[in-house]
Amino acid sequence: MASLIAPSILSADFAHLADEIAAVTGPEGADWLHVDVMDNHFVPNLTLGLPVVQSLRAATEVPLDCHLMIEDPDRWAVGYAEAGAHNVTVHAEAVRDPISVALDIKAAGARAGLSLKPNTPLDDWVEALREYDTLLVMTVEPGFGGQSFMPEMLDKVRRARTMVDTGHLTVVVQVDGGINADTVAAAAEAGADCFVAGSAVYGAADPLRAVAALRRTVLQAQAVTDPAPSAG
Ligand SMILES: O=C(CO)[C@H](O)[C@H](O)COP(=O)(O)O
Repeated sequence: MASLIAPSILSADFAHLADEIAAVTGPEGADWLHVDVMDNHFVPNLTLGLPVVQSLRAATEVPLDCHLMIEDPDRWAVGYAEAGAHNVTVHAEAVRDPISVALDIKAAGARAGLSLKPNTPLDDWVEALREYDTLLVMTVEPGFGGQSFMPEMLDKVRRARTMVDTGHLTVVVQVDGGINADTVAAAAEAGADCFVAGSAVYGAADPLRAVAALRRTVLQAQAVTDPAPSAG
């Protein structure tokens, strides 16, 4: 299992994004930078798009993890890969041709991710997930930061972990929504590999220390549930 920490810039100060990214960059800093793209159609919120991602790509070496909460990902996903995103995640509830989109994202040089909203069953997407590199299990209803973690999503994480451990899937299991010092251990114990945290990082006095503290908690939880050495 990996123990990747991905701060979400959704909770950062958009007027000073380069500084906010620098604030979570360093040896114990962000493994991925989570970028929430919202179009005010798929979710009731509007954030940023491709031009901002292109600027972020030039501003940091931290791999960009673009989470597309948009109505037409089939049209836009490849553009984010071409803009230099490390991981491009589309929503199962919005994508029309999940296999082609995954293949196109990967052909453009990025990892392909598929996200499931809380009410979307994992079983319906296992076949499609064979073409994906990342499974994003939403632990809140997508659209806003600062919401409470939904512990009822942990069963979906456990089942995804079992599918990975038994070779049915080869994905990084990512969780997003309400991840903080109180909830991250449960997500790690359930089998998550990558942990998105917005308000818990950018709401902290020292975002870099908050990232390091989350990783320590993850490694401790993984050491209990998976005695085999964790891959950072
Ligand atoms: O996808 C998202 C919202 O749709 C955000 O990435 C997520 O909510 C992170 O923020 P927080 O850690 O504050 O919940």
